[in-house]
Amino acid sequence: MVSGFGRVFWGRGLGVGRNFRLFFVFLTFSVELVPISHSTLITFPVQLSAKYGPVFTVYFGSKPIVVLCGHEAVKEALVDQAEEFSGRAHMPTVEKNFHGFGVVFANGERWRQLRRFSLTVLRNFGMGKKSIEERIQEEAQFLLEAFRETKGDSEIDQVIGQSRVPAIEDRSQMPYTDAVIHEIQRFSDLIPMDVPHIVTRDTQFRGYTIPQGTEIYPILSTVLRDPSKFKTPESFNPRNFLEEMGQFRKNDAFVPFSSGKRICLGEALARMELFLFFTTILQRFTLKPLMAPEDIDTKPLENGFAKIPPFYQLCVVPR
Ligand code: HEM
Repeated sequence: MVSGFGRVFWGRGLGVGRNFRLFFVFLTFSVELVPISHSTLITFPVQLSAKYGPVFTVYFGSKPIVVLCGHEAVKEALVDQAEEFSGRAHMPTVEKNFHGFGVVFANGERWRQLRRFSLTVLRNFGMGKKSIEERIQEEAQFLLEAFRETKGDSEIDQVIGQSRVPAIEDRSQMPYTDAVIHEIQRFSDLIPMDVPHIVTRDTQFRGYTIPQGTEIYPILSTVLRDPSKFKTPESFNPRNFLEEMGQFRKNDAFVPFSSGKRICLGEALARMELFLFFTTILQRFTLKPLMAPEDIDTKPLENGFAKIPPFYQLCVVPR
């Protein structure tokens, strides 16, 4: 995958025929060789996008990959042409274990059935005797036992207090906490290049024909940092999700779970867990860094398929 980014062809602005297939012939004359390492894997498409625009093609060996950058291009593909862009790319590194089974790597009718089945199971699980919310609340309480006792941040104190465990319906009354959690997910940008897709049929996109089976990389990172959608895309700022008067503001460029037909199947569960764990911990503890917050290095340890956050040391002070 890394060496795959080596040969780069493209040019929206090159003025060649607007047919994807023609590019390969013509563009062998305009090859760029770009050395990259795993630490520059994500900055690489960002740099190319600055030069060639939001949609371009790179070659992984001899395989063309269409890269989509920024909110508009990703939304046009994954949402407006959801069916066409809903295929999953063949990934040799995981194929050995999955053999095309499982929702994430399946395609066609098998994927449709597995996805429907998994969603039903998750929903039924939520409606069971002991709901998902109760299970997460219980887990969060176990987590607390690892630390132990007392108070938290003002919104948590006002809405939840100290006498009961946080519940998911508290979220709508806690816009600041909700904004902080959204900003953590936006800023940490866990899966920067999404899980690769393919187009399920010959597809017309922005005037180009993308042949069936072509791999598509929606660069979620560039959506989560799209300057046209966020006030301060490069810095951590919960105000990215708040109105002037402090109400929570939805943003359709918030895509850590991707979007369209392949959107993360566990989104609702993951968001519930994040809210309940986060509020349960802050209800009981104040988390203090061991150095000035501006000196904390947030650069990920690994920056490839997933961004692995660095290790932090912090003080967990009972409230
Ligand atoms: C913060 C946590 C999570 C993040 C950031 C995340 C993110 C993602 C992303 C980016 C994708 C790829 C979507 C695409 O192909 O465009 C995905 C797919 C998927 N996720 Fe998650 N995920 C999270 C948690 C979970 C959990 C808890 C579950 C299980 C309950 C889950 C199950 C899945 C499945 C089954 C798919 C494949 C969907 C498909 O191909 O149709 N995820 N996730």
